[in-house]
Amino acid sequence: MGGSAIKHIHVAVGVILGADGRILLAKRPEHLHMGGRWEFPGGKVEGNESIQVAMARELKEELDIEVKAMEPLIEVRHDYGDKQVFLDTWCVTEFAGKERGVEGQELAWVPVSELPEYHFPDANQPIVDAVLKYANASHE
Ligand SMILES: Nc1nc2c([nH]c(=O)n2[C@H]2C[C@H](O)[C@@H](COP(=O)(O)OP(=O)(O)OP(=O)(O)O)O2)c(=O)[nH]1
Ligand SMILES: [Mg+2]
Repeated sequence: MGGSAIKHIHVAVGVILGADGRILLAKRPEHLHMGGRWEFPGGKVEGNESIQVAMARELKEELDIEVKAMEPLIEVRHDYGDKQVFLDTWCVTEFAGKERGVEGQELAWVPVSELPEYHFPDANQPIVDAVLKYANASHE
């Protein structure tokens, strides 16, 4: 179990890259944990699902898109006090379908340079940093 005494909730987190280099964000419904904040779409890995299967399922459920290719970006463990999360974060580099907020959530395609202006859950700072670094690296 990774040597950790704490049981983290395993979450598939998708940094979805658009054709123009923008990133797809979704607003978390107010009544949920970290409600009202912007997030990278995704959700809890169920049972013994692989991360690939969980990501594909979550992005189909939340956005009605099909993941075609993804690559690992960063693993973030965060303790919210009442809940501990393991954000297993991947860049979704190819998908099919037209995204829509299936659960009524607001969506936004955001240029990477504007990500720091968005209010994310507390655990997300390392993800935002990694996306900035990833975007810079791929433009070299
Ligand atoms: N998807 C996502 N979850 C995040 C991010 N940052 C962050 O702290 N989280 C946390 C919030 C939640 O505690 C957890 C994800 O759970 P969730 O509520 O979205 O799970 P889910 O989509 O499977 O939904 P549910 O039906 O099980 O409630 O991870 C993020 O950027 N994206
Ligand atoms: Mg979710």
